[in-house]
Amino acid sequence: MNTEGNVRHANGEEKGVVSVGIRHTLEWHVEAYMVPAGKKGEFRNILQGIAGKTESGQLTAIMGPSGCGKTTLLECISLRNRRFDGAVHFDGRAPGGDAFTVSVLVHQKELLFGFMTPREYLTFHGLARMEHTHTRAQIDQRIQEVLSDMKLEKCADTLVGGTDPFFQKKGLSGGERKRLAIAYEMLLAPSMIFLDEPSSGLDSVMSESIFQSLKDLADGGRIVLASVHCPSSEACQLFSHLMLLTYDGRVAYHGPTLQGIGYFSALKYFCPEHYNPADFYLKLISFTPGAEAEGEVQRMDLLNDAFQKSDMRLMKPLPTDNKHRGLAGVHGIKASTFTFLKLNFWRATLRLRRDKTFVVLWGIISFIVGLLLGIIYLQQAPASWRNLLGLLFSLVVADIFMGSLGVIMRFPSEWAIIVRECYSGVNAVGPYLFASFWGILPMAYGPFLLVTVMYWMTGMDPNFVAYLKFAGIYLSFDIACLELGQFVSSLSGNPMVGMTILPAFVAPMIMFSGVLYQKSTVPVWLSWMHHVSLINYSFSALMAEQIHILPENQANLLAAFIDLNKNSAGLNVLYLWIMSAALLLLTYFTLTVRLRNATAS
Ligand SMILES: Nc1ncnc2c1ncn2[C@@H]1O[C@H](COP(=O)(O)OP(=O)(O)OP(=O)(O)O)[C@@H](O)[C@H]1O
Repeated sequence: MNTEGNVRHANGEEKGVVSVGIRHTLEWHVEAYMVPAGKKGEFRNILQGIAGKTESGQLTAIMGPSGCGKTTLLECISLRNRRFDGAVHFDGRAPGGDAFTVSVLVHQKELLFGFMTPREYLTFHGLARMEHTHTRAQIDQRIQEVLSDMKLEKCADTLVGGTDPFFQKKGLSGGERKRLAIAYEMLLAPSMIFLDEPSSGLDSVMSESIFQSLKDLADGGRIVLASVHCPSSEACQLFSHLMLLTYDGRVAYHGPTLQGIGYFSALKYFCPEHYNPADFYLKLISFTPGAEAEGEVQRMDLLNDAFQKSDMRLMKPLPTDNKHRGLAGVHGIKASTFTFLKLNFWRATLRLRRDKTFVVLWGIISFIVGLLLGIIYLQQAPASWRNLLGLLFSLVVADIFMGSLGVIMRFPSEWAIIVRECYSGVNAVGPYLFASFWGILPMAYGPFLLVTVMYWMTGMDPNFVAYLKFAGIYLSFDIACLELGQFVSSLSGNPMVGMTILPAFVAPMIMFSGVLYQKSTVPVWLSWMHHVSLINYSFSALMAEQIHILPENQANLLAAFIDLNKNSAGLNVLYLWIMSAALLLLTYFTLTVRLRNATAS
């Protein structure tokens, strides 16, 4: 295991240097953690006076039945969750913001982009975390070391695949996915590693190999704490220390793994011979199904009392200082905006390149819609004002749904990953948003195809410059639709919510397009809606460009009917761009607020 000492953090301060060889200590006392208890205004305490200590070189397992509070405790100790009463001390003092640069938390559920390979993942994280302090050659070398340490070399160039809703190709195995989730957190060789159920969903052989990797990390001089459910007896022996939580969130044991069986024997709880100690512990600290509640609570009381009186207990738990509550955020190292932009753009391009099905399907759908319009209005656009009106209106209505829906399906599914990246300091909202917009821009080839097919089939102005202008207006509108999609999806992390609320934005834009009603009859307090309708601006601009293909009397009639200024194309396009910029800013604002309120779990 490589434990290089030259990995510096963003501030370049000495304390940010990974100090392998120096022994660190981590001590915690979670006195209380309150959660809503169901009834309004009522709370229950799920972690009761949990004090513990660990140091470099120790691999500690936090064990307990489901729902006892393992994840919450791990989040509190790692300070990713700071809503508890108590204290956490690193090397004998309350940590500052640098706590987040020397520690990592690997979540139970790994969230990964299926279209990337482990090497690409590590490159993204490596460049974001280290580019400002290391050369590319050093970063590549570190990536190679991590791939080797986490036994990912043989699948380094295999696509992750799996659970990405848009990229469900078979890829890495469950164990390899877990290893990857640990690997990219290891790039900076953190001194403290917290892992929430790193073996969940894996068979015993896979779990053991993950635990062996954790032991290697601890042997390399790190503090490693992992919540585990019930490891095999072989895996159990890999942990140097255990913390057992009873089902009601109290400590039943905290000490060396080897002394656990002897400790409980002294309390007259004997582990049968040839029995997995983890199973024995888990039965002892769990609520036995069907058993009398009173008896179970008494056992938990007894276990907790015995522990509090034992030599195992820290003689003096940390006094509750709640200093962690003053920590501003959990953001880690920050690269430059340019690095973030470059990386996000690279990743967006990778997605496009790998997601060929989506790219091709998008082109086919756009072609079919263009063809349908072409067939319905075959060389008929100049024939009557009704045709031109119907054609252009159908065109913009079709695109507002196509453009925004395409984004809504995709954007929210990425958000959970982006939140975690922002919390680890390897991404930022602005560059992500900007790059994801430019990354999706090549998809404008779809609308371009649509408008080209429809334009030449329906008999619009055959002048090539007129065609280019028309296509340009349409693409400006399409970009505004993408921005609308991004804004709507930024309101929720769930694509279904996005799709449900989209009509609340699109329907008024259609209603207030200025085409389907007499403007003077609209109540004054609603008349502003006209000015935020993308349909209004795009339809007016497209119509102003093409109305001259109608016979003059019909053109005048139509212009009067829809209240059109024939010279307003340029102004309407300008409004479209202003609307796009406003939507982009709103999206940025919404995502920033949501990031601030999110937790990284
Ligand atoms: N924000 C919350 N609101 C209400 N209850 C909560 C909240 N957070 C945690 N809990 C409750 O606290 C308890 C502990 O949750 P936690 O996820 O920490 O348990 P766990 O031991 O990690 O469970 P598992 O092993 O099943 O993952 C659970 O009963 C859970 O329902």
